Amino acid sequence: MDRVLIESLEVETVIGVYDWERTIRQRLTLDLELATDIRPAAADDDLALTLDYAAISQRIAHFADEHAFSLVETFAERLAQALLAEFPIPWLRLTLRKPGAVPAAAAVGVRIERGTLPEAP
Ligand SMILES: Nc1nc2c(c(=O)[nH]1)N=C([C@H](O)[C@@H](O)CO)CN2
Repeated sequence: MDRVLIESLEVETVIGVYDWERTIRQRLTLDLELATDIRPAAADDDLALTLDYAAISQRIAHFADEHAFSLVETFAERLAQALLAEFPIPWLRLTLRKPGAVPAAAAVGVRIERGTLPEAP
């Protein structure tokens, strides 16, 4: 199935298991693949018939603002559930990176897939 993409989206949030991490905001970067059939939107050239990547990006920034989780796992899981509930997304792949968490690594993080990928027509 087709995908709408959001790549290298940067957000700031309170996240981490250590005491010092509860007092600062840290940057997370997100890549998302959002399954959708883009043909209706392309046929009518109509944003209302597809997934609005700008609106979804704004929602993710707001989600980061309003939560303060310990684990990147919790952030990813809860965000995925929110997006599936609030937008007509049947399936998504979410990669969440926490740059700088492990100095010897470019980034650490998680990748999850949630929802049901529809059969190709
Ligand atoms: N699997 C995980 N491991 C670790 C996490 C995490 O969220 N998931 N978090 C930390 C600390 O918060 C770390 O990022 C601080 O440098 C350690 N391991």
